Amino acid sequence: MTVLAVEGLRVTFPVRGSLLRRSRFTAVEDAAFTVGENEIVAVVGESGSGKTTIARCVVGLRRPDAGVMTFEGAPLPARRPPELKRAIQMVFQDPRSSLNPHMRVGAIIEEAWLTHPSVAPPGPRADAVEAALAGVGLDGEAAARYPAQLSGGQCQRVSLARALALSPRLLVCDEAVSALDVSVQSQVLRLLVELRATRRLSMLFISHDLGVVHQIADRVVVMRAGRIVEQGPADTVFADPRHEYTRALLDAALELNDIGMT
Ligand SMILES: Nc1ncnc2c1ncn2[C@@H]1O[C@H](COP(=O)(O)OP(=O)(O)OP(=O)(O)O)[C@@H](O)[C@H]1O
Repeated sequence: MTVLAVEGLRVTFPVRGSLLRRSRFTAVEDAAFTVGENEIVAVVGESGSGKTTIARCVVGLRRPDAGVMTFEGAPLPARRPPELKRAIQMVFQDPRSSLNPHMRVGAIIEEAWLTHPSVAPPGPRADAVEAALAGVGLDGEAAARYPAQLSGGQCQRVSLARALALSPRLLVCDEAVSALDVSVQSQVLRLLVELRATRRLSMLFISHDLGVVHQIADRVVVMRAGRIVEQGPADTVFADPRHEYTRALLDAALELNDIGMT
């Protein structure tokens, strides 16, 4: 089953400082791709290629200028009802700034259920928080901590626990492991793969890091300057890239790997 289908997506932004009052910059042009049930689709490309803009459209944080997005077969409305907001969750790059620094971890997770009571677990909240934390490999003691008292990797696990507490069907990860050390990155990637299997999650995984994408993606969408230049099964795109831009991205990733930068 297709969980997410994006067709003809176009996003523009006003050009700041332009003398032409209606001048707009096209960040995404005619993007089309799908994410299947239980599938991890990665969107890759250099900085500024439009990856985050697509992610923000999918979760409803930005309205596209044109295009159709459907979720489980139904068009995604511009104004999302709570049920759709719940079903499509996003995990951001910087776990520290995406968690409320004034709330303890337990309260951060409970807040998700206060916002969406339809998925609030029955029984004592403390037990449910502990189970949510255990699901991402965190000890129950983390519930009493503030985000600043946790490492970056632990904070990202809390972000994931909060998103998963809402039982989403599509998880959008925007550079979700980019801010983490390589060893912590691998742990979080393994966790995502496990969660996909145990929860039958679909994922849209935004990353500039092809090494990371290689570890996790079933399919890859390659973006350049707002347009999709190539897409296909990850193994095919990595082993036999069709587009020269994809080849250049892969070469650059290999070079970084050679000099130990990834
Ligand atoms: N709110 C905005 N106003 C104006 N321009 C924007 C806005 N958001 C993004 N852009 C521009 O749209 C283009 C695509 O940005 P986007 O953040 O989607 O790219 P990206 O591939 O995710 O890059 P990065 O990895 O650096 O975030 C960029 O040129 C960016 O400057």
